[in-house]
Amino acid sequence: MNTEYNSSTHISFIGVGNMAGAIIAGMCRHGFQPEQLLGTTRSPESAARATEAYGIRVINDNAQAVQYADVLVLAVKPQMMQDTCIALAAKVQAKKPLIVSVAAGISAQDIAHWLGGNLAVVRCMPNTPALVGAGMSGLYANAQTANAQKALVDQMFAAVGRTLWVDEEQAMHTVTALAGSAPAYFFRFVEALMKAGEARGLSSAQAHELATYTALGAARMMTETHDHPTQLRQKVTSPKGTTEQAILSFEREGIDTLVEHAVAACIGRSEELAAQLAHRDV
Ligand SMILES: NC(=O)C1=CN([C@@H]2O[C@H](COP(=O)(O)OP(=O)(O)OC[C@H]3O[C@@H](n4cnc5c(N)ncnc54)[C@H](OP(=O)(O)O)[C@@H]3O)[C@@H](O)[C@H]2O)C=CC1
Ligand SMILES: O=C(O)[C@@H]1CCC=N1
Repeated sequence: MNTEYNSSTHISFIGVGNMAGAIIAGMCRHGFQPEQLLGTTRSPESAARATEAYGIRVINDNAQAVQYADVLVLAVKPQMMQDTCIALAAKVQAKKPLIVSVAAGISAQDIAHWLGGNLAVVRCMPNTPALVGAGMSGLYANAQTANAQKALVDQMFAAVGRTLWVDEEQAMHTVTALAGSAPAYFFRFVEALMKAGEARGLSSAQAHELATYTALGAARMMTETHDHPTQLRQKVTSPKGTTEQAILSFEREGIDTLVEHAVAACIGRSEELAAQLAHRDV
């Protein structure tokens, strides 16, 4: 394949749900042409819904999507990956597109094997903030992937946020816990903060505005200043002031342990999926 990205590089998405939808919407807002993207879902109804939502052509014919693809993005649930890949192996071997999988847990080796073997496979763990161009994607490429192919995938995901490559595939479990799944942790924290505000008489709209824009401001300070989160926290926390009491409360309740356990549980599930779905003879 031509590894030089240009506006005629064809990118097919097998599965256009929450994650692929966020990536597609972000890509279209950041320089990719809807005409160079094609998606698939399982039914004409969901294909029509996805077309309406994301403004690209979505069909329910995976084989046609492979034929179209220079880059084939696999974005179905991990449990669907084996059957979906096996059904496409012959077409993929005929076309040899660059494979990109966003599925949690599943190894590059298994994906290549299910698709007939000897393929360049990049695993990507993106997150849904890609929808607003603020995604954070961790990436790993197998040995068959050329540097130019890595550059192409980097360009795709850099269009929807930041990218970070890891050399060891094992690290993708931790990437999932710190990027792929992590937006949900912050959303959950904001839900709790809103609930506490509402319990004290704020309207839901007031609590939402206060909590979400504070989260945005804090995130921007962490990414746009050179200060470490610890320094930023210290600047808010006046000695004997109000913040100090809140932080002391978090410490007493064991915030580090709480987060450590959540990250361990996330990694555990990613490893479990990898083991459950690993390479079965086909
Ligand atoms: N959601 C997230 O935040 C993240 C998800 N991921 C990974 O992304 C992948 C998708 O997750 P998510 O988007 O949340 O899942 P969704 O359930 O939202 O989307 C799954 C999509 O796959 C389609 N699909 C299912 N089976 C097939 C098939 N055989 N052929 C074509 N399309 C099919 C579905 O179509 P239909 O609507 O017709 O059923 C749907 O469009 C997973 O592997 C997950 O691990 C990675 C990082 C973050
Ligand atoms: O929860 C999940 O399994 C997917 C993978 C990372 C984020 N969502």
